Amino acid sequence: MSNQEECVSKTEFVPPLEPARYAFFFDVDGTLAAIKSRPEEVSIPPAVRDNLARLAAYSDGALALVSGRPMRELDELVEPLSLALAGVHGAERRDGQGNIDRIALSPETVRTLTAELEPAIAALPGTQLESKGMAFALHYRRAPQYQQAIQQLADELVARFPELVQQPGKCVIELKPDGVSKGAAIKYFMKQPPFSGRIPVFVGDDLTDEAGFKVVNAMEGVSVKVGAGTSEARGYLPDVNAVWHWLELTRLKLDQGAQASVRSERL
Ligand SMILES: O=P(O)(O)OC[C@H]1O[C@H](O[C@H]2O[C@H](CO)[C@@H](O)[C@H](O)[C@H]2O)[C@H](O)[C@@H](O)[C@@H]1O
Repeated sequence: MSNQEECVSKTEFVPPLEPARYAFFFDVDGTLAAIKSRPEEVSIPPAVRDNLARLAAYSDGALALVSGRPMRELDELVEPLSLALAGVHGAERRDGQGNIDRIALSPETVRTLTAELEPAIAALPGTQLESKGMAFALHYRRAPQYQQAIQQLADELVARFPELVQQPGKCVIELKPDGVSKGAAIKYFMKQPPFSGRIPVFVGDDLTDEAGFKVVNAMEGVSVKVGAGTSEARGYLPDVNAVWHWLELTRLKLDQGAQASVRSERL
């Protein structure tokens, strides 16, 4: 059975329509934003941002972005929204009250890695280094011929820096602090208001999201994989457009429900 067939045979995702009962977690790249050839080309359309804002309001703020991107970029992508965030795969977090915490690598480690990675990546034309402070993404989307060279570089570095582990993704290998995962980030949010006591929903598309799916499944939540590929997720949406459509439908139904309750209050 191909990966695509495995996905299609998964339970179809039914939009949860009672936001008072759910806590929503969304991955960004490949889920809320279409994949582009460079990280800096990505955007989330204004209509999608509006729908996220409405869903966040209907769920009393129990909506977080859980991404490999730094929080600074996540804020820019959903501007003017200010959502709960887990950035860099959970290495930095901003909770529902706006409290921020971050895992840092030692300045010496960051200096050494930067000094080694910059020339190594420059020697592989078309590859791209994304430095995130406590993590580094080694991109090869525009130079797939260097996938093995990038893999070798990552292998060497994690062997020398035991505080780092590899996080493979779509045409990228990331070096992130050990112990950091999207699953841990979702667990953290679910212990505190406004998330606690709700059923978690997590929508994601990539390998880094699998840790989140496991945690959500263990909590009897709703895990949704976007796109083809074997996954722990129990639900499936085919692509980013389907995620946008789901958000639009959910928002429309919520708006209709809100209008109906205003009308019945007036009677
Ligand atoms: O957890 P996510 O929100 O999915 O973030 C994962 C990584 O996404 C970005 O890289 C990926 O998207 C790029 C833009 O479409 C694409 O060019 C690249 O090939 C993908 O790997 C981002 O640049 C990383 O920092 C995130 O960790």
